[in-house]
Amino acid sequence: MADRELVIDVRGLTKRFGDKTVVDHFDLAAPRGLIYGFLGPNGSGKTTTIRMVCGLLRPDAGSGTCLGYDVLAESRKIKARVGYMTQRFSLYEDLSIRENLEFFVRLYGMDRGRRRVDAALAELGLSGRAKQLAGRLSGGWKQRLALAACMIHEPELLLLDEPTAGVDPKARRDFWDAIRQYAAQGVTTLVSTHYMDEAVQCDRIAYIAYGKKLIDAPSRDIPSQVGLKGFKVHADDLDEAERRLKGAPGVEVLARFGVVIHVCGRDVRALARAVERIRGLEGGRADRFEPGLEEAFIFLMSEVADNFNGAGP
Ligand SMILES: Nc1ncnc2c1ncn2[C@@H]1O[C@H](COP(=O)(O)OP(=O)(O)OP(=O)(O)O)[C@@H](O)[C@H]1O
Repeated sequence: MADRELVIDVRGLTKRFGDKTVVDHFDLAAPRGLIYGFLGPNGSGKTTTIRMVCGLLRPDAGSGTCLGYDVLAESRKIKARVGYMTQRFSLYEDLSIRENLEFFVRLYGMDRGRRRVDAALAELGLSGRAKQLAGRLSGGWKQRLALAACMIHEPELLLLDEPTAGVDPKARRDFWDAIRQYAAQGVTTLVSTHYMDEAVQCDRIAYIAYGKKLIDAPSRDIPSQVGLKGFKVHADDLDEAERRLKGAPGVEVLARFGVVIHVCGRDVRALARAVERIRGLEGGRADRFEPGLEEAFIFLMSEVADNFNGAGP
């Protein structure tokens, strides 16, 4: 991949707050149009990393470029060219849909603002409701409008920090359809998330704990990187099967998917011994299977407790 295709290309990004190193020599390379997911426990440094990449926070060490600009010397230029949506991002509820978009047009000092607002309204399918107060929109629509507002200046890079926290799954799907459309147009997206249904939307995933990247791979390779083995367990009394398997040595993931329990772990022998515990149960059966991204996600998100609130690594 030629360097000029990299929208983000940073090395060794480090940030300290007091005596805590919250981001520790972080490298990141993102080609155009990629959707890059950041997973990790609370406090692992995801937000701090995103803020350094987009020029909102100065790193203590490290170097590189974002959108072709130097992350240290040209942070203003970067800031003006990214869309940034945080969990706390909010619209003006007592302004209309149109007024909210106009506000962002002015914020970014854009020419041809009216045309951009009209285009955004048409894209959203909200042209007929432009005068409606933003506060009267449903949660999902508010989210879509907020995204359109972040994208009004047509940035090439979109940074999403837990963008759909507290939004229902249907609204999350609609939101992600929009992200996919932007990606198809060449917008690169960096997203930190705690949700499995968001993680599966990402092309590539970085798993971060204690400010360090522990895994960084295309989403399809994450399960093999984690190295989980799995059994699908069936039984007439699934509750009893779950009780027997829960906490058994070797069981690192236990998740019910409808009428089956997926039990996974990295030590296949220990796992096979654990699965023996369902022997004798009516309808009891255990079949080997290859765990996918969903099981890997559950494993990763349960592995480390909140960072920096507990004892540390
Ligand atoms: N301005 C600051 N001053 C001091 N400490 C900070 C500051 N910003 C972040 N931190 C600390 O740095 C650590 C990493 O925080 P960060 O918000 O980057 O993590 P995160 O992975 O995004 O967490 P979450 O998933 O909860 O959003 C935390 O311990 C946090 O308390």
